[in-house]
Amino acid sequence: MRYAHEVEKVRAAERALMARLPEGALMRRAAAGLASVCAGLLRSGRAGVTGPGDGVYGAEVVLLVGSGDNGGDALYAGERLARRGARVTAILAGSKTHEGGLAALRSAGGRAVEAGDGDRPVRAIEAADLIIDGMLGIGGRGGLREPYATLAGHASCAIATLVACDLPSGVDADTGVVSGAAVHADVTVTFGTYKPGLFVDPGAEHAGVVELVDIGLGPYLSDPDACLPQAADVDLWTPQAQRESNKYRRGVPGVLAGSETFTGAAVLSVGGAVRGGAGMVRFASARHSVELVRHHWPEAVTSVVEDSLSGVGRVNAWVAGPGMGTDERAETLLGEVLATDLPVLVDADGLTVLTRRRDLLGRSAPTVLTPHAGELARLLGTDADQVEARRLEHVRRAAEELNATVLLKGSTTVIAEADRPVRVNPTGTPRLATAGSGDVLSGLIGAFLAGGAAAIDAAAAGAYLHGLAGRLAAAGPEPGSDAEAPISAQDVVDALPAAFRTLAG
Ligand SMILES: NC(=O)C1=CN([C@@H]2O[C@H](COP(=O)(O)OP(=O)(O)OC[C@H]3O[C@@H](n4cnc5c(N)ncnc54)[C@H](O)[C@@H]3O)[C@@H](O)[C@H]2O)[C@@H](O)CC1
Ligand SMILES: Nc1ncnc2c1ncn2[C@@H]1O[C@H](COP(=O)(O)OP(=O)(O)O)[C@@H](O)[C@H]1O
Ligand SMILES: [K+]
Repeated sequence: MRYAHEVEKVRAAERALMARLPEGALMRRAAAGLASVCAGLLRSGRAGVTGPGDGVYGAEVVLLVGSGDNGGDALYAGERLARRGARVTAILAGSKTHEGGLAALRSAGGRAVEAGDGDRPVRAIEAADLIIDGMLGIGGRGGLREPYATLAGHASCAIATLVACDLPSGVDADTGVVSGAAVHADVTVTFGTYKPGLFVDPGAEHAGVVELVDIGLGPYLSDPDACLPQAADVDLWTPQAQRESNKYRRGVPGVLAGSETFTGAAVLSVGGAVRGGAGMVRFASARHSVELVRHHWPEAVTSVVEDSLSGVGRVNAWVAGPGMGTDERAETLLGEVLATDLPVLVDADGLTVLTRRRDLLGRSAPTVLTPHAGELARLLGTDADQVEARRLEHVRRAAEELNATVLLKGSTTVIAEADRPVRVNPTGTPRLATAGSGDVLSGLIGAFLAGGAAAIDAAAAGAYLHGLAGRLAAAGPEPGSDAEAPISAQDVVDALPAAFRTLAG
């Protein structure tokens, strides 16, 4: 698991640690880590320098230097690279410059130019092998002002490898929100702890590959605000098939989905549950959906239901909502499911019903809601643009107000439960934005809930494997290829076994 802390907690930890260290020691640690990552990039040839030598000697390095400590870090890192023979040019963009850092860079042979000094800054950026973005770190607020915005644009278009110091300038550290211009980095070297804005789009997308440099903050940091699960975590959260398993022990999810008119959602949700490792899946719906599910998934045990689930048989968890409609019948059946003391996942139409029946959420058993931004906006009485723009804030609010584990789908899927760090899903591809892929996710999480996983673990594991299956389906049989193809929701179902197999590797 990777943990992230908001700015306020980073600053508090830095203050506590700095009180025990000589002046400037922390900045020097950060700069040493940054310089070491940059040297590695130059050495590996990723930053454009080829031929004999260590890649640092003779390399053209440009520093974009802002007025705060982020600029200080960049200057001290530049000093280290200059001492190893790099030709370092600092572009001074702030209203003031970190004096110690600038003096150190000059003493190592580095040069400085003002951002407003004609075309010299642009020429330096164009000639660079590597650029360090030291304009703004955790002190950044709102959209980039000039000259930062223009420099961010030039640097993001340059052929040089662009390395962000702590955080790409223009990305909000706590939320990942980008308002206007921002640095689009290849690599971000972040200090002490990850920042939530590095996990969530658009911030995550601007950060590129993120490297964490340990500066000793660990013991001084309080509880994390967000976390990014890794394969090993997901492996722990997915119920394992034990030797002594039988189909009942592995858990039986009940899927209440589809209707006379809508059948596809039911087929896909059952598909997610079957491929999610459920020992057996019970499916309850209107006749037409039941017929189709039997056809596609003969392994599911089906029941035609009207306005009661009494004949369905025993299940360990319910998935309710995909394609079930929003009429009175749907409301009655959803009410019956939520009145049980079993874990319940509500998706799609079920969420629309909850918008008018919030009272159904007054239960003590685990409840997982899996809305996209539009569905969450309706549940919270706001609009979808607001939810999209501030995903972390809205998912946290939803978990508190709706008494549930809430998984908000979208370009970065985020999962919240009261009093816990938000889990941010690291997998996925925009190719998943295809009709029905959300239905697959609901069944997959349902299988984990039935297998006994805690609500937040089931949701996070489901999002991870679903996103990975989407990537594998889009990439096709050529491992390592960047070429992707459009996919259908059924392709995601079919790629789930391959996604599970990566966990064992
Ligand atoms: N505090 C510490 O102990 C450490 C801090 N470190 C570095 O210090 C950084 C934080 O330094 P600061 O607190 O000086 O903050 P920053 O260097 O991130 O930026 C602060 C300056 O940027 C200006 N600014 C804010 N938003 C702007 C915008 N949208 N457009 C243009 N200008 C804007 C502010 O007016 C202020 O002058 C960290 O990100 C990290 O890089 C590291 O050296 C590690 C130790
Ligand atoms: N831009 C995107 N990048 C990555 N994943 C996305 C993006 N947009 C949507 N998704 C994913 O695609 C799935 C779509 O689900 P959903 O909105 O419920 O659609 P449907 O109801 O058609 O299945 C979700 O898993 C969501 O996280
Ligand atoms: K920066």
